[in-house]
Amino acid sequence: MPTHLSVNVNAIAQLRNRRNLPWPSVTGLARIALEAGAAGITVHPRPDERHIRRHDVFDLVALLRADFAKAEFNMEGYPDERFLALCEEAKPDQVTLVPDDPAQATSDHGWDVITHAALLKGVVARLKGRGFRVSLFLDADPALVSGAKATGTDRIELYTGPYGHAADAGVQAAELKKLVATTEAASAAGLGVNAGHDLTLANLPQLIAAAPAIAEVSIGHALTADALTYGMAETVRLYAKACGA
Ligand SMILES: CC(=O)[C@@H](O)[C@H](O)COP(=O)(O)O
Ligand SMILES: NCC(=O)COP(=O)(O)O
Repeated sequence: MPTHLSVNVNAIAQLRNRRNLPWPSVTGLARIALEAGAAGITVHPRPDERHIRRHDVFDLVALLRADFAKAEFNMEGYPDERFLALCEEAKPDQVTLVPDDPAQATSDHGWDVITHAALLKGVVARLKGRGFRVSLFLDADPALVSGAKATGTDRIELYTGPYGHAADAGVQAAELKKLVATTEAASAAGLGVNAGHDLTLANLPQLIAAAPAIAEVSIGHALTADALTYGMAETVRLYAKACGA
């Protein structure tokens, strides 16, 4: 099975939110991503709505359900009552539970599955009872897999930040080893494996080759940056033409 690409549209929403204007369009760019072959869309609606706003969640669900029946909607977040109620209303295909503090700039660690075992068991059961697949954001450490399995989760999402932003090749190779070992331990335990954070065109092929069992990667920051890079020349041509060139 090829690894599915879920496009995270947080960064597109963050750019839109600079002004009180409807562009760039989150649903418009999600449509382009899905038409280009993305298997799904990911959002991480944070409590301060710095990027994804409540209406984006419902606009994206409407788009997916109307025009992309096979594509999946993945919602990431900390499982407080606000987030859980939003999931229950939006009905995503997958919910990824992330241990983020509301003030956090971005996700930077996975769950302590032992300390938070009771919380996670309750939330996983609640979400699975609604028919959603559940995934737990986890650091790359095979020792964490049995605790994750005990929560009842369907999948884990490997936190790939330390691999993705490693500046040193030796450090990156060591991080890759941990990701592979955790993927293998999770697969052996019957858990599905997703991965995400700071994945790029440069570091993705090596990860997929080393851990082909990864079912899904969610990518936002680098993919959005690359979309600007690859789209800039054509856009400038269009604006130059509009200037009469
Ligand atoms: C859970 C995760 O890995 C994150 O990558 C997250 O979805 C990104 O959030 P921000 O876009 O707010 O940095
Ligand atoms: N779950 C990771 C994700 O959705 C996107 O992370 P990033 O590519 O924005 O770092």
